[in-house]
Amino acid sequence: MISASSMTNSSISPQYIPRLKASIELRNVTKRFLTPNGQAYTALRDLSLSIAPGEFCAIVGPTGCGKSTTLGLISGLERPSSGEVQVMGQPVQGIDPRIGYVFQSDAVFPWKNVLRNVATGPLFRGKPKKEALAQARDWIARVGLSGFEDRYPHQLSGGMRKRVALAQTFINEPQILLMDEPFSALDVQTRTLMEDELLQLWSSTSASVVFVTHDLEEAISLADRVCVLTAGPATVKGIYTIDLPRPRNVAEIRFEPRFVHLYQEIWEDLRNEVLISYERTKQRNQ
Ligand SMILES: Nc1ncnc2c1ncn2[C@@H]1O[C@H](COP(=O)(O)OP(=O)(O)OP(=O)(O)O)[C@@H](O)[C@H]1O
Repeated sequence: MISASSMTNSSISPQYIPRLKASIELRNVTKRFLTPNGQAYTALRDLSLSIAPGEFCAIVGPTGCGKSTTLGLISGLERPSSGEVQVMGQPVQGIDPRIGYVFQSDAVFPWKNVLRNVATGPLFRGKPKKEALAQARDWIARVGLSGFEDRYPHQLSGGMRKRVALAQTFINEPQILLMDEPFSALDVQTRTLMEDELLQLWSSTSASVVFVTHDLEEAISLADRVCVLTAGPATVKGIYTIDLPRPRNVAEIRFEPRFVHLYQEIWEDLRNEVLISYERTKQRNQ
């Protein structure tokens, strides 16, 4: 059995994890899928991970290792084949309204303008229209889109659409935010701006964030802890505490000696898994 605490890297304070009550807990989770040819494919094996209330945890791992599957289990979109997934101390059973999502592709409604997109959650929950729209205007201002309330998604840049998606998610005050490579389709400059924006929005909430990314720099810049997954079937290879001070400036923190040190340390772990995954793919294609 591999548990998050037994895999914990030396930089974690030994008192840190036991004292915290988890808002997300995966215990010895295995997930198998049935492939089109009828065989079972094990995507996750014996994966244990515990995420504290208000914690920002980034998950990195080789391509196809099982990162999105892990989010799918927390969200309730998928069920574990064995093991247990708990959110706020309860087993996950279906979709949980306390959980918000931001994915790589824009989840905005193309037929709604910015104001209506952002107001979707409160209106859906039955909030009076006037209140919902006022709340939406407030969130639109917080993500720097005041003046664009009447625009439709196709009239916005990729970065602006991402801001709409963030406002649309944060307006629902999620207690857990699942993010699957949310900024990977953006250009480098916009991406950095959005990362800063996300940290600012998150700092005013008490949400736990699980952020999946291929980009180790992004993971270290944003997170309190970085979890490295093994080449599939994924399990936890190592967990690293990112002891960089907050608030962080994402563009500048990458030049800090401590950042570079953490990057080297984590990359050692990640590189081996990336190589294993790469070798497997090469062999399959030969
Ligand atoms: N519904 C499914 N049926 C069969 N296999 C699946 C299913 N969903 C995922 N898989 C397989 O499980 C493995 C893990 O997929 P997953 O999408 O979780 O990986 P990932 O780490 O998020 O990938 P990437 O880094 O490319 O985004 C992959 O081999 C994938 O093909």
